[in-house]
This record gives sequence, C-alpha cells and structure tokens, in this order.
Amino acid sequence: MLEQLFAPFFQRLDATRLAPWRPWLQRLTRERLSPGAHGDLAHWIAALEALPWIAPAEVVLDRACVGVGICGTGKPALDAAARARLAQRLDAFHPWRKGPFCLHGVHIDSEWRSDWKWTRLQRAIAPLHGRLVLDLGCGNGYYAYRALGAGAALVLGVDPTLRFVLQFLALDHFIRDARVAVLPLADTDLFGAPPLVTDQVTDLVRGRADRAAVGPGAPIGGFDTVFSMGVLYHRRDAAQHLAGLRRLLRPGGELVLETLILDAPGDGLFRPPGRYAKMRNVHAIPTLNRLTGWLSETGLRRVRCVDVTRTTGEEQRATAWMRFQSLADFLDPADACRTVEGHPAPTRAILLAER
Ligand SMILES: Nc1ncnc2c1ncn2[C@@H]1O[C@H](C[S@+](CC[C@H]([NH3+])C(=O)[O-])CC(=O)[O-])[C@@H](O)[C@H]1O
Repeated sequence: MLEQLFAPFFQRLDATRLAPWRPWLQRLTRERLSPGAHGDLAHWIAALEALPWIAPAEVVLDRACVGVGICGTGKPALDAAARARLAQRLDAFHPWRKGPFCLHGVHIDSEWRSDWKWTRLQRAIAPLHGRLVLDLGCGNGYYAYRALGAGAALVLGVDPTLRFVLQFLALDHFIRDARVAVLPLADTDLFGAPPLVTDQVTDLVRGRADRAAVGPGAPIGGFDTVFSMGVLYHRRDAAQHLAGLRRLLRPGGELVLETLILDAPGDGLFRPPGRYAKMRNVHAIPTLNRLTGWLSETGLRRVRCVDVTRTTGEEQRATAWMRFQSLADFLDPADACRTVEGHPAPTRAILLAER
C-alpha cells in the first residue's frame, strides 16, 4: 500500500501544531493512490518496487544537485554497470521536469535547472530554520528538499500530478527523510471551507471524528511559509488561489509566490486567447503592478517583488531525462522574445508577502 510509505512523515506531522491536518491529508492520500486512480499507477509501483536497496550514503539537500551518494562526497557505492541499471529504472518515471538530483552517482539532469530559481529567492525569503513549510504544486519535491536543506523543521509538498508524487517516492527510497512528503493533492484540497472550531480540531487530533463528519474542506492553516510557484497562472480563479494561500499561513507567516508576469508597465492583464507557449491551461498573466495589487487586496502585507527573470533555454530545456519538447520549441524561432503564438515570451516574477 503506497500510502504506508508516508507513515513516518505523518508521525512527524503529529508532533507539530499541524497535527489537525493529518486525518484529512491521510484520507485524501489514500483515495488518490487507490488502485485504478491512474492508468500508469501499476507501472510506477512496479518501477518503485524494482529500485535496488543501496547502503546509506551522505545526503545532500543544501546544494544545487540534491540527493545521496553524490559524486565527490564519498566513495561511489555503485560501479558503472550498476549505475546504468539504476538510471534505466529511474527512467520509468520519465519525464523528470524538476531537479537536478543525483542518486548514488546517477545524475538526473532534469528539464528545469530548478536550482536557479532557488538561488534567486533563497536570500530574500525569511530564514526557513525551524519553520513548518508548505509547497503547493511542488512537482517532485525539489524545492521541498531545498527547504529542508535550508533548515525547515517539516515540509509538506502537494501536487495533483501522480507521476510527480511517484517521482518523489523514488527519490525518497534513497534519501529517506521523514521530515518531507509530497502528497497527491491540489490547492483546493487544502483551501477548504470555514476553519474548524477548536473542539472539532481537538476531536480530529484525538481521532474521534472523521473530516467527513465535520463538513467539507480541510482544517485551518498554520504554516510558517507557503510556496506557490508556477501554479497561479494555471488556476482559473486567481483570487481564490491567493485567498486560499493566505488562509494557509499563520499570522505573520510568509508567502513566496512565483508566477508568469506580463513584463510591461501599468495594470494590464493578458488572457491568452488560446494556447500560451503551447500550454493549454494558462488563464491569466498580470503585470507586476496588477499582481502586487491582487496580493494586497487579498489582505497580505509587505508585498514586494524580489526577482523578475525571463526564462531562457539554458534554464528550461530538453535533456536525456526529459525527451519531450521544451522552451526552445515554444518560442518563435525568429524572435526569442515571442512565443510561437506571437505572445510575449515567458517572464517570471517572485513576490513575497506576509499574512
Ligand atoms: N490545482 C493545482 N494545485 C496544485 N498544484 C497544481 C494544480 N494544478 C497543477 N498543479 C501542479 O503545479 C505544477 C506546476 S509546475 C511548477 C512546479 C514547481 N512549483 C516549480 O516551481 O518548479 C509549472 C512550472 O514548470 O513552473 C505542476 O507540478 C502541476 O502538477
């Protein structure tokens, strides 16, 4: 049973003020990972079970390349043939979009140089030491691991794409750190309805009540830092997403929001009429002004932008670990400032705000 793999994480969660979340998270995780939840699930489970046991080695979470048994950090546990076999088994989870990772000498050169974004934000955000962190839309958990590497006490990552959850489980097979999990949930699974009143929360903690018995939605927030990166433009209702993020924070907690922006002055909002950079589900791209306004209207304070970067073909590209199309195929070959549809090329901003 896949959800059993999260048991050590839930034990850790229970020892924090986030304990009221456990019944809800566990129930949804069980449902989403039930047999038949996805056509490829049985294939991924078989791939997970085929991963070899390898003697523990040094775990590295605070450098660009996250992983265990990284070249140069000790005697390699695997010879070239064993590394090739391991690489082949990890390829069952293709495409690897976020990374890079290294597992016992196998370098996973993902589509994105995710470490570049981390470098842009790490000095600007409130220090993560001892914090309870949520990463919404976390992919395979690359940033969740980096948050741990930066001293977070516990990191909950959620992503509705099962392939990425299974990628996390493959990483976890080798890294084995109970302070982090990627659960198969969407943003709205956490936004929920009105916060539970205190006695209902107490009942949930003591296991006397099931979430279903106390109404729809999820328990109250309580996170010190919430990351939402690369998710807002995929949401049809941006205001709902932002309001939900605010509710997930404890008072004084920090939101780290990264999203596509329209690199232009003023309050414009671009709604792609069809596809944007070949993506079907891009709903709205605001200017920085407009986005800042949205965050303030949500009731967040100290809203500020700490980075604006045009995405380049060095940061997002096809590799041996992601063999589909990538940024170069999404841009106008004659003008890299335009997408193939003729829209402004992807530019991303990182904003910080506090509840
Ligand atoms: N409703 C939803 N709720 C939560 N997640 C969702 C939802 N819909 C899609 N996703 C997930 O949001 C992620 C968007 S990628 C960002 C990854 C990482 N954060 C990054 O910053 O690299 C986009 C990018 O490449 O920037 C995917 O993993 C989806 O499965």
